[in-house]
Amino acid sequence: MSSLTITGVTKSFGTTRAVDDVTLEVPHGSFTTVLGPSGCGKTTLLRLIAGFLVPESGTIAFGSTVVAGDGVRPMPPQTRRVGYVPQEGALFPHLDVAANIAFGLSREERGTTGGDRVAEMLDLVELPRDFRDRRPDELSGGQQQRVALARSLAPAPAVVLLDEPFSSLDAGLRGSTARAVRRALQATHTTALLVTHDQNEALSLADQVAVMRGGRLVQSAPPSEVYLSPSDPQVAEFVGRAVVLPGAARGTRATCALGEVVLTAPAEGDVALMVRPEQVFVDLTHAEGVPGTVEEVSYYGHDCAVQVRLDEGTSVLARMAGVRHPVAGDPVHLRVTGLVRAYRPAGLP
Ligand SMILES: Nc1ncnc2c1ncn2[C@@H]1O[C@H](COP(=O)(O)OP(=O)(O)OP(=O)(O)O)[C@@H](O)[C@H]1O
Repeated sequence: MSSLTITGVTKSFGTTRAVDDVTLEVPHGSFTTVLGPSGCGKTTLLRLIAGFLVPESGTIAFGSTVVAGDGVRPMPPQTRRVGYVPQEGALFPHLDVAANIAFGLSREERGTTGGDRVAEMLDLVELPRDFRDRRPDELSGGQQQRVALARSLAPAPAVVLLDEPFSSLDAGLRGSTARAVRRALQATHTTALLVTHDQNEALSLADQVAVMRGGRLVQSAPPSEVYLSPSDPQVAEFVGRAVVLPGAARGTRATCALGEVVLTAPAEGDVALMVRPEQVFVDLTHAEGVPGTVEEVSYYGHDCAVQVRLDEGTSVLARMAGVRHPVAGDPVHLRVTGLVRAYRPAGLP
């Protein structure tokens, strides 16, 4: 196992810069999710790390070993000690689970410790040991992905790369499979990078979230920082619902359609303010805050989304517990709780 260091890596296809000057550090034994919309370069980045593609500039290093770039001949994929878990269909359909898991082991390992290693890997991914004799088509989609992870971990790789490994699973299976995969990676202290365009998956699984847009890495930080202090309003809207309002800042306070708010950092003059919907407190009983009328309520059980038209005209989304909620037409008052991030508005220096 080792850390993964990507420095200034660029890769183009014709005139498309699929990966554009990306620098990212994945510490030893940690889990990073790469989040971004379709076509932003996530898979290309994984393929560069795996060695299926060669960067035109920049370097990729596993620990202190440079595997691509820096004028060195790129290390071929088979010698990089990378585990790769694709979306689906990774398993050999004609081999049983044991043979699939043992596939990456050397002949000696398979002969001596292969059986133990298969049992160990099944335990690790929380599958019963008697699954070893089953064929992939006798497993559910989630079980197949756990076997695919077991196979990638069996040879103790330096780095494991997962390319949208849960995207073919339904919502329930997706969460439980993802958590099992995270436990297995943590238990083995494996350095891992998982690509996804699912915000919840990216935030809930990782130690670090790397957000990509148009080939560039626009932010890499712990999940709470990416959510609460996104690097720009576009990232804010990509990693969750966001209310972005124009405001006027003076030091650590700013005024906007939601009244006076407290900022995460001092700012001056015109700003764009980013408020998360759960920071907007909907007061049903007291006339404290900014007045408005409920336009629409989407009820999700655990919580609900309340769209409010302020009397001054702005429409704002609030999120509140689903226990006692207003209905369309109700008068309410809104207040902002917690700190608010301010940005220079687009177009201003
Ligand atoms: N082999 C290729 N030849 C030409 N263009 C490519 C090739 N592979 C990727 N691209 C282009 O590079 C860009 C990034 O593609 P990539 O597959 O890395 O995006 P992605 O973020 O993984 O997308 P998705 O989430 O849809 O899988 C896209 O514009 C894509 O069309």
